[in-house]
Amino acid sequence: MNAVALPEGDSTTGLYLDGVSVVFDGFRALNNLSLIVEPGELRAVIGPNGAGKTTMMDVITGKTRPGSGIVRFGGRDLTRMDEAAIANLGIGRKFQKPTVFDALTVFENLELALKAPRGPIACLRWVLRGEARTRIERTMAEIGLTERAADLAGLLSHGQRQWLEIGMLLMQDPRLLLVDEPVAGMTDHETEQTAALLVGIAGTRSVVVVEHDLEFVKALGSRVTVLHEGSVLSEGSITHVQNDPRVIEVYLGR
Ligand SMILES: Nc1ncnc2c1ncn2[C@@H]1O[C@H](COP(=O)(O)OP(=O)(O)OP(=O)(O)O)[C@@H](O)[C@H]1O
Repeated sequence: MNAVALPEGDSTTGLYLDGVSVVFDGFRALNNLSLIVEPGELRAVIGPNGAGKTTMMDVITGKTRPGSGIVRFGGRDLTRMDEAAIANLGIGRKFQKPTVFDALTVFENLELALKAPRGPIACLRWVLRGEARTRIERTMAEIGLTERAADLAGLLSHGQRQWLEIGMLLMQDPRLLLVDEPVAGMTDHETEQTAALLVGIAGTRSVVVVEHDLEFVKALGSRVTVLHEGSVLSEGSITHVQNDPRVIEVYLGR
């Protein structure tokens, strides 16, 4: 019955894309894209401008509907769900530009994220049981901002604001975190710390990071997927993809 050739892997766990295509006015932004990210896996996605990285994220979060193909998370068909339902499933996305509230403290930003949708009754229970504070404190430690708890977000460095936003997503207890160019504009030290943060976050959640900075991608030490013209050009360790002649030709050798 199913004519689509499935890649190796389990479509009932993790993130599962098979034969996904998106066409904008006759232009194929995604072209038969297949990708599997296991539960708890950290995956870096790289590729030249226009390769389809953002469109891939948009398809996963339900912002863009694919014209064809399978998109599943934990076995659920994401193409049948709207953006809110996909977010409720535990898929969080961090855009490049942080959207933290500058006039609130680090603690208050995290508290606000806890109260945001994702089951109001569940959130209320947290607060009533007094577990909210513990949860916020755990997240502040994870993102390295414990010392800044009472400081306004507006006083944080660019890198710290990015971590705070990641922390706000963690408050939602995501099962999959999509992170778009997290280290653009960061210092080298902040970049290293961000790699360590994302490595720490993965393990209990899947994390997909789109990034152009190859030093950062190396520091992640994860499997790397190279997109080109809307499909996977190469996949493997950073060493594998860096030595792939096709990757050198279309991306690295520019
Ligand atoms: N809404 C749209 N309408 C028409 N074309 C679009 C639309 N969104 C994306 N595209 C085109 O689809 C292609 C893929 O874009 P996409 O933003 O996914 O690439 P990308 O890999 O994220 O690139 P970058 O590294 O520059 O962010 C591009 O050529 C882009 O111009």
